[in-house]
Amino acid sequence: MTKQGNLSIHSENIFPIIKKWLYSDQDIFIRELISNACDAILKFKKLCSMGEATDTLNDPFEIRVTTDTEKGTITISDNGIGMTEEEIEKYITQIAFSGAEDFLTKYKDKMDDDQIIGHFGLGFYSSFMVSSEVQINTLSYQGGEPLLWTCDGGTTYELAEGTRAKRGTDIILHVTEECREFLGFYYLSEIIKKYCSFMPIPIYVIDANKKEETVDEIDVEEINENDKDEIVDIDVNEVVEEPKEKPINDTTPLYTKQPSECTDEEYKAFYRETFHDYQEPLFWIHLNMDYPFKLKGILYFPKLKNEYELIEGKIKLYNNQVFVAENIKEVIPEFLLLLKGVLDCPDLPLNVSRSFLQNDGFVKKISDYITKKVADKLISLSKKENDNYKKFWDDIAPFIKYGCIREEKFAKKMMDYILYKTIDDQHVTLKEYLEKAKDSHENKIFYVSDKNQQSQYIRLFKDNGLDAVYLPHPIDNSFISLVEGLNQDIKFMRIDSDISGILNKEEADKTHETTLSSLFQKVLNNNSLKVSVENLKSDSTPSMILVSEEGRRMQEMMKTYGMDIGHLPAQDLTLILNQNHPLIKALCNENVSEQTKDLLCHQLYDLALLSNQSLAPDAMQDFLSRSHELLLNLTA
Ligand SMILES: Nc1ncnc2c1ncn2[C@@H]1O[C@H](COP(=O)(O)OP(=O)(O)OP(=O)(O)O)[C@@H](O)[C@H]1O
Repeated sequence: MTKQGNLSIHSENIFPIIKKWLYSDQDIFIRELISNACDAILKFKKLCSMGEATDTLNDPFEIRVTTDTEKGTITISDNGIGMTEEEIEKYITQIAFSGAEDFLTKYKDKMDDDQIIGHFGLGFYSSFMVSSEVQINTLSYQGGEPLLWTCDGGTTYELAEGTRAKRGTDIILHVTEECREFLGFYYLSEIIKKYCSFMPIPIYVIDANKKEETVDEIDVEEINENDKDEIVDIDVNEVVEEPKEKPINDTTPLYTKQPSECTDEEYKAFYRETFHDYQEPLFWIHLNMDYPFKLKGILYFPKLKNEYELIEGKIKLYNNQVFVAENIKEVIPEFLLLLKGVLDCPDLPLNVSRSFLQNDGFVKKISDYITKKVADKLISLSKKENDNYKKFWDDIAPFIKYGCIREEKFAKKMMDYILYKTIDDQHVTLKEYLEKAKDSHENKIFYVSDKNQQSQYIRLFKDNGLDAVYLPHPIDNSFISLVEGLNQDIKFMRIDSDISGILNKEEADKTHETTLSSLFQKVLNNNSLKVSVENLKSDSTPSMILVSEEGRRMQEMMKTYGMDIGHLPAQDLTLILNQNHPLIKALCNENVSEQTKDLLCHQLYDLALLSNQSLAPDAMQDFLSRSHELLLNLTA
């Protein structure tokens, strides 16, 4: 039997167009063909379970992908439902392009890969992206003649008698010269792993050119003298037993199971195998939802290797165990892209286009659901495993804060569970911090942004029994603004800002304040310099600088807009002088010479500035010369 026919294609040049459109995503032909093979098997199993078909073969259901570099072919074989002549006619020659026609009219002028892939599931015909000829060798479960359909990518095909003796289908791709790399066993295996790792039917990849090793091929030279006697009895033609074949995929990935059936060890192993990350994840969330949409998956919170590491997650999206894409921010809330995980949503189309997803209300619901689940898990951890939650906190804080900044709903849910690490290394909530600080600085949260730079202030806080929290991450600036926005009553103040009012000190004797103020203003030639005389508890600090919170924030904001105003203007700084310190006492002593007072003023001001920030280049030069001069005086 040989029959020729025309494909029902109204646009003659469909194949060149397919090739052009899908150029960037050429390897999806493998996903399409293996998915079809998988569907064919699942359909047959379904028919059997409904009593509409009988499995007379009793062979294990499987998909075999064979690459043959010598023949230049890739064959995808399944023992699924197979196709009858009518089905080939209906599903392959007619149906395939019914969608293409509409599509061509609509998108003729917009050759944008992204849209095209999304709107038009190319399925079987994507095989022509890499093949000069495609054959379907099939035998339907309903019996009849085996069939061989052949098409060279033109608009005609040939139908002849096939060679299959058992139910199922082989799709034979005659790979073009330009696409020969797909014939490479390892290359092909990698693509199959990418798309089909979790497909529900075992997939075997076979290298048709790999010679089976027989004993007579073993190099006798290599055999140890002592072993020679032992091989006498061996039948030289006996095939050396191959280790048992292993499918390339995991047909029941962990996320398809019920959370109650999975152990911690299994979750960790699944993480290692899927992401090749040998650092244990901190914890995970197993998503399992049936209504109003189906969604399964596991999201892992990875451990950051160090504070400065670029956080980059990986969320793989699947549709019924078939890989669709990675890191699709329309489905997964952007901040969760910092996590690692797999999500399987059968209700999403296999060929997802970004433009489609952006406008889809259903996708928004998925994204909201995931966000809610993540918040629920964190809250439950905080309530039920508070010690662990505190232990994880430093690692997960950037995710959470980023999430709060990106999604207000998430922020509102999480606000009471955000932890702050104090200078005493305790983790407290905002509520706990404010409660403790109620008497000394109500509704004010003091924070450290740079542990080293602000060490002098930290010591001062500790000496005064005050508490501050660490907020050193670049994300913390935006996070602080967010928390202040959500809680209008509270204010974050950096530890070197307006703190003089909160220090636990006896009222200072202000009699010298005017004298000292005028002295510094005159010596430093700066009339707007603010000077405050305090009675600091610690007498090891003679002077320090306080920076206005508003002024500093303004400066930082301008910096982010590329307008660096350099050092803060004098009106934003306050020089604090500790009246208990001998150096400050010396400044009020009439017996100390004017020259020494001059030197002291300059040096005390520069030292105070230096322990807060860097000096301007000229000021630094002056400071160094003065310091050297002082050292020289010691040797005089
Ligand atoms: N290996 C196979 N065994 C049995 N039938 C098959 C096989 N491959 C394809 N078919 C039939 O051909 C039809 C067309 O396949 P094609 O891949 O073009 O589209 P699809 O799978 O229906 O949708 P999609 O465009 O999303 O892939 C299938 O629906 C199926 O009926």
